[in-house]
Amino acid sequence: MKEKILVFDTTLRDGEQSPGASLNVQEKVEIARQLEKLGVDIIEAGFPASSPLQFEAVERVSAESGAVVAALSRAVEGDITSAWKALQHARKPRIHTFISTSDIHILGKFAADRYGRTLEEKRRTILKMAVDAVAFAKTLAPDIEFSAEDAGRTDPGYLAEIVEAVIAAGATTVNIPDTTGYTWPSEFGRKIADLRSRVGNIDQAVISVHCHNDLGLAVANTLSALENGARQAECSVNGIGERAGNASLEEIVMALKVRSDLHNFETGVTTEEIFKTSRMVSSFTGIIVQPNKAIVGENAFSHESGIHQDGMLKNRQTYEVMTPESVGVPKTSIVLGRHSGKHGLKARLESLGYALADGDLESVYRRFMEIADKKKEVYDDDLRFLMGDELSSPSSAFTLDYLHINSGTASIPTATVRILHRDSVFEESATGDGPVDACFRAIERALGITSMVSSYTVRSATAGREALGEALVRIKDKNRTYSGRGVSTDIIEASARAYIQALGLRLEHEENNHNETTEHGV
Ligand SMILES: CC(=O)SCCNC(=O)CCNC(=O)[C@H](O)C(C)(C)COP(=O)(O)OP(=O)(O)OC[C@H]1O[C@@H](n2cnc3c(N)ncnc32)[C@H](O)[C@@H]1OP(=O)(O)O
Ligand SMILES: CC(C)C(=O)C(=O)O
Ligand SMILES: [Mg+2]
Repeated sequence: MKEKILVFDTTLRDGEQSPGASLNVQEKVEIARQLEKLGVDIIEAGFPASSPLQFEAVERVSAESGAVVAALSRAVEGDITSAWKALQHARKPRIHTFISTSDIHILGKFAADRYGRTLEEKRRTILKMAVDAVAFAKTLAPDIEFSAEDAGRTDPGYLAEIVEAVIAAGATTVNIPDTTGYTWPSEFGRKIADLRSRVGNIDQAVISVHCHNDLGLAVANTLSALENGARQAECSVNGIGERAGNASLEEIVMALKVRSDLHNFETGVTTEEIFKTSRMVSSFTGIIVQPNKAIVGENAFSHESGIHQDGMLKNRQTYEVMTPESVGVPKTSIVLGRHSGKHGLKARLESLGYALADGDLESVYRRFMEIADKKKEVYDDDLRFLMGDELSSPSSAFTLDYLHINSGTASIPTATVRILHRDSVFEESATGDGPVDACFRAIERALGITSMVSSYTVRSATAGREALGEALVRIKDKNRTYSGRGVSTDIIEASARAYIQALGLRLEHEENNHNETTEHGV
C-alpha cells in the first residue's frame, strides 16, 4: 500500500508573488479549474486581506472547486476573518495562517515597542501570536494550516516548541517553509526528522514543506523532507514564486513517479495534464518557461545531436527517463487555419485545457480568425497566447477599437488610436520617436493620462515568420506596478493592447481604492 503525498499548489498565491506576474480573477479561476483536472489536493487561491481582487479570486475559486481551497492570512484576527469570509462557499475550506519564527526575522521585522525588547521577549510574543491565531482560526474552520515562516533558519528548539503549541491549539497541518531557500537537502531532511522526534503531538498533524529555490535546491529539499516524514509538498506550476521561485510541482511529481523504485509514495496528480497546465500558467502570468526547464521546457524531449538521435530511433529509453506522453506533451494532427470552424477550434482549445462557454467562443473565434487571416497555420502556442490575451482583456477598463500607424525610413512616425471605455469613445493622434512611442503618446492623449512605463518588452511568442508577437508593458504609479500584456501578429498592436491593459488595471485599482487621488482624464 502506497503512502499518499498531498500536493499543495501555491501557484495562485506564492506563484503570483513573482514580480510582474499578477493574474486577474478570471485567469485565476481558469487556472484553478485546470489545477483540479491536474489532481492537486489543495489549491492555495490567494491572500484575501491583501486586496479586494485577491479576496474576490479566493471567493470565486472557492465557489467552484472540489479540492481543498486554502487562503493565506498573517497571524492577526483581521486577516484570518477576511480569509474565512472569502472561503465561505468552499466545500473544503482551509485557513492558512503564518508568522516568522527565525531570529533574523523576529529581530528584523517586528518592532520593539510592540513585540518586546529582547530576543527572548519577542520569541514569547511570536509564540503567543501563533497560538492565538490558530486558536481563533479553529473557532471558524476545522482545517487549519500553520506556517513557521523562515523555518529553514529557525532555531530547532524554538521551532519544535512553536510547532507543538500550534498543534495543541488546533493546527491540522504544520508547514515548515525554507522561505529563503537557504538549506541543503540533508540538513532540511534532518530538520523534519528532528521535529518528529522532539514534538510530542506531531502525529496529530500533517507535516508540510514549502521550499524556495534561491540556491536551486527547492525540489531536492522537498524530496529530502518527504523521505524524513513530511507528507505534504507545497509547490507551484513551472516553479514560479517569490524571487527564484518555489519548488516546481512538475519536478516533484515526476521525480516521485519516475523513481518510484526508491520509495513508497504516490501523488494524486494526473501527470498527462502537466504540460497544458504549465503552458496555461505561462501564458497567463507572462513568465516564460526556460527551454531547458525539466519536464516542461521546450527542449525537455528534444534530441539534437546525432548520437542521441540514433539512440532514440533505436530505443527511446536510451535518452529519455520518461515519455513526453506521460506529461502530456501533445502530438497534434489537425491543422487549424482560416478554413477552420468553431467546432474544430473549441475541440482544440478543450484539448489544451480551456473550457469555453458558448458566449466566449464567439469572441475567441473572432480573434482566432483575425490571426488565421494573417497566418497559414494557427499553432497550439498561438492559441495559448490568444487565450491568455482573451482572458486578460475583460479586466481591462479600456478596449482598443482602432489603430493606424504611419512609419517608415522617411516619415515621422504617427499613430491614431480609438479606445472604448464603457460607453465613451476616445480618439487621438500623435507623433513619436518611433511607432511604439507614437502609439503610446496617442493613447495617453486620448485618455488624458500620463504614466511612467517602467519596462517594455516585445518577444516572438510563437514560432515562424508569421509568429504572434507578445508585448509586456509595466507602468509604475505610487509604488505600485501594473502589468499589461498584448498579443498580435503586429507587434505595434500588441504593444498598444498591453499598454492599454496596464492603464486599465491602474484605473480599476484607483476606482477600487477611490480615496486615492486620480490623475486620469476619463
Ligand atoms: C513569505 C511570504 O510569502 S509571506 C506572504 C507575502 N504576501 C504578501 O505580502 C501579500 C501582499 N501584501 C500586502 O498586500 C500587504 O503587505 C498587506 C496588506 C498584507 C499588509 O500591508 P501593510 O499593512 O501596509 O503592511 P506592510 O506590508 O507594509 O508590513 C507588514 C506588516 O505586517 C507585519 N507582519 C508581517 N508578517 C506578519 C505575520 N505573519 N503576522 C502578523 N504580522 C505580520 C509586519 O511586522 C508589518 O507590521 P508593522 O506595520 O506593524 O510593522
Ligand atoms: C507564507 C509562507 C508559507 C511562505 O510563502 C514562505 O514562508 O515562503
Ligand atoms: Mg513562500
